[in-house]
Amino acid sequence: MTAERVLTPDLCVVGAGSGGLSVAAGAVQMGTSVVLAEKGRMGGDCLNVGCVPSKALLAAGHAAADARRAAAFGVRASVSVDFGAAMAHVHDVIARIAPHDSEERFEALGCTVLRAPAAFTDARTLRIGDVTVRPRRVVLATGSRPTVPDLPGMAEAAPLTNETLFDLRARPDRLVILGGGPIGVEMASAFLGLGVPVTLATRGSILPKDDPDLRAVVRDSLRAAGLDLHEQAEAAAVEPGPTLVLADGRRLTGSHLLVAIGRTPTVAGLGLEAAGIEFDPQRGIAVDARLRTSNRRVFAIGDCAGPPYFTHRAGHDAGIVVRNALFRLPAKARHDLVPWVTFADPELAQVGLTEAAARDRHGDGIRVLAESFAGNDRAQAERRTEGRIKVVVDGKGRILGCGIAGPRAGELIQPWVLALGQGLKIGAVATMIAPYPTLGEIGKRAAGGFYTPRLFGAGTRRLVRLLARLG
Ligand SMILES: Cc1cc2nc3c(=O)[nH]c(=O)nc-3n(C[C@H](O)[C@H](O)[C@H](O)COP(=O)(O)OP(=O)(O)OC[C@H]3O[C@@H](n4cnc5c(N)ncnc54)[C@H](O)[C@@H]3O)c2cc1C
Ligand SMILES: NC(=O)c1ccc[n+]([C@@H]2O[C@H](COP(=O)([O-])OP(=O)(O)OC[C@H]3O[C@@H](n4cnc5c(N)ncnc54)[C@H](O)[C@@H]3O)[C@@H](O)[C@H]2O)c1
Repeated sequence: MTAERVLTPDLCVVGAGSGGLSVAAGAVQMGTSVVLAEKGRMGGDCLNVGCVPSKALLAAGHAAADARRAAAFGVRASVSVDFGAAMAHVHDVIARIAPHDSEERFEALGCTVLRAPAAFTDARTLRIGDVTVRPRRVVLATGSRPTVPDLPGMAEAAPLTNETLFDLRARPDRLVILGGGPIGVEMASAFLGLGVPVTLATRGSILPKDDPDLRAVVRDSLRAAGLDLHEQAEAAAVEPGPTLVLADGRRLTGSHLLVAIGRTPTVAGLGLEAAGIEFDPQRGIAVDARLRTSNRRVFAIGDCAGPPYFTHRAGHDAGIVVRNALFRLPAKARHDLVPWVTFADPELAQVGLTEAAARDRHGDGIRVLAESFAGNDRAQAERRTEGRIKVVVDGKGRILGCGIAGPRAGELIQPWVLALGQGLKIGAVATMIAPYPTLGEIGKRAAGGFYTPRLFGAGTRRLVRLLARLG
């Protein structure tokens, strides 16, 4: 009989996705002994069925859309899309990034990687495959799964989710998407770009978390690209076709159905009850601002601890846990500073409060500084003038939030993330020397708008005239 393998590391990380890998890499390189458990693919959702394949597919769709726009520059291109080749590109991109998240790399860094499901057997002990692990601290980073509604006919229809979408090899004749959040909108943009007819149905409006003026830019652009959009639509059933039946009787038929109505944190099978860890099956593992669970040895980060569901949030959480668990510093997560970007064509980016959220919290004393891409010379040169920026400030010029809908909004939001995080006032952006001609000038111009009423007002004119008289 072989002796049972028992490990007693400083840290056990459960889940080798965006959050778990960041904690494991940081901790092991700071001298901590780390056991890393992964029951599925190294890299988690982001690498295999999330950010990476979706952005690679969007790049293919946008390349085709750019080629179709080339005529405006006097460039004639005839566009034909090889769907199988576009999907091969997606998997090639995953393969190129995979070594960075691989078992080999983490073993080489010094982690012990166990490729098996982990579950608590009591408050201090985990069983991972045939290994018993008794660590000093545990970090749960088990991610989330797509939510599929329990509607008549849904299970029989076996719809696509993000876990199966990127396995498609043949071009769908028509893709019907249920859900108008980031996944639905991004995949509508990608498939439309690739020449696939798309129907999208969603409760309320698309991108409901975003500013209505900004989401309108994305809506107009998707409609112009041919999207058959049904907002204020509640799914009621699925019939063979597949046909999505809406509560008001509308019937939307396609060759494929993609369900993207949100995420459910992965908490099942972890033995959380045995470890005394509080959780809610829908909202995930309960944590405090320091990301501690109700078991003082255990932290939870990323999607398994509920929204917001972003890779950079999981990465931020990882840094907070390293400071708390390794250095015993009382660092707190700042989810209010987590930006988000929907990579449609054009992109929509937001950090901090939208106008509506700022009015709710600060009343009508706020100011909204808006600028259109049409007023930006670079946008004119590139013939991408759709979209706008909205910066929300308080009466003293303190930045409360910024949203941008337009080309490369995901890049343009970054100085605003820095400004908000550092508590900068609007004057810092207004006085920045922005290189000409760049799309980024739109931010400086919006910031300058804070001073326009006073700068060009009667008081300034009087002062300038007075000073002129003084010689
Ligand atoms: C289609 C799509 C596109 C996205 N695009 C973006 C984007 O552009 N930008 C962005 O910021 N975010 C994006 N996201 C969200 C992002 O993918 C997630 O927020 C991120 O992956 C969360 O990281 P995580 O570490 O919490 O979980 P995951 O990356 O999901 O990793 C969790 C890991 O834990 C493992 N695991 C679970 N239970 C156990 C167990 N009991 N034992 C061992 N292992 C276990 C799982 O197998 C998995 O590998 C996207 C998501 C989707 C679905
Ligand atoms: N670019 C990015 O950063 C990115 C990209 C994709 C996904 N993500 C993350 O993954 C999360 C999940 O994305 P998602 O798009 O699946 O979910 P979501 O929760 O963000 O949006 C789901 C949408 O579906 C609608 N909906 C829900 N139930 C419905 C029903 N029965 N009938 C009709 N409509 C219904 C909701 O009103 C909502 O608009 C996102 O919230 C985001 O955090 C991020």
